[in-house]
Amino acid sequence: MKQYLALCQRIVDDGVWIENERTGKRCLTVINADLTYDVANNQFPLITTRKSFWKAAIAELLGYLRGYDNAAQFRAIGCNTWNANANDNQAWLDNPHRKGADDMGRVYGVQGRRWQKADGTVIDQLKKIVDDLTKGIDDRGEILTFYNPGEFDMGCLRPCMHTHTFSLLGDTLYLTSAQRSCDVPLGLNFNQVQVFTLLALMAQITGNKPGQAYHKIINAHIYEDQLPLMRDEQLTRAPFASPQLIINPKITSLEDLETWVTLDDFEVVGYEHHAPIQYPFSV
Ligand SMILES: Nc1nc(=O)c2c([nH]1)NC[C@@H]1CN(c3ccc(C(=O)N[C@@H](CCC(=O)O)C(=O)O)cc3)CN21
Ligand SMILES: O=c1ccn([C@H]2C[C@H](O)[C@@H](COP(=O)(O)O)O2)c(=O)[nH]1
Repeated sequence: MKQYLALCQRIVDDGVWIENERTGKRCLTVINADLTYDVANNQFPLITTRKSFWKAAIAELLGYLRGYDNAAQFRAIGCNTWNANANDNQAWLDNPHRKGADDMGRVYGVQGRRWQKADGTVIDQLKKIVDDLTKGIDDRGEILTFYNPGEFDMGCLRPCMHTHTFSLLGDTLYLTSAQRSCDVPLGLNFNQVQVFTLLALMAQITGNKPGQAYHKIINAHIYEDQLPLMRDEQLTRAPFASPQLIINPKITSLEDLETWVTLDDFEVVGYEHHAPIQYPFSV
């Protein structure tokens, strides 16, 4: 939690105002942030200086792992975060690749589970990684990447947290996640939860122990309409200790994640937090 607040303070103190053409807003921006989450000791990096809707963040991750491409699928598992990008962005509404209401196009999970090859066949990146890690193999290329420049025009948004690299040292699993662009008040709140949970889940289903998760962010920003709430409200609050994430131990395979897992299989214990803050969202 302290590293999150330190990043927010750094943006407030040292950030540079940058015009963003896509949203038409200015962002106070810094380059490069490295966050570490202690998954081995279950220090769940949930924001405590406001109420965090962690279940929606885990639902979003579950949707990516299942290869979802439609905001209605995300809503059905308890996540509303894709409604706006799928349905309210004029450039995407005008895009001939959009297949109708709620379609997100070829983003995130589509690339992770069904990366299209030139010969028409597909690559399931996630399954290859799970199979290797289950056998104790780390070929130094256990990489799940959603970043497919050849298909950016076929999706509603380029992936932000785009590449997850898994590493095995003995039977301890590590994760390094790379993010090109980060909405620190809204998105990072979710992304921290997702990096932690992805390592915890992958360790559990491959029979390994979780180690540390490393989260590398390139462009970290606060939108101009979020700044007063962050600077004058959230940053004045004292953080509480980290809660713990409890995952149903019956989840033991990728197929479990794909078929029966719901948000009821995740529980957070010891979550003390301040009052909610509603940050403006930029489409
Ligand atoms: N500008 C922007 N910021 C983002 O963080 C973001 C995007 N766009 N587009 C794609 C996804 C969607 N994400 C989102 C979208 C909405 C919330 C959000 O509204 N969060 C609220 C309430 C969540 C809830 O009630 O479930 C929050 O207070 O955290 C968070 C992340 C993250 N990404
Ligand atoms: O997981 C996510 C997804 C998105 N974001 C934020 C980062 C930016 O504010 C926008 C994306 O805009 P681009 O113009 O494509 O950079 O969404 C996030 O923080 N986390």
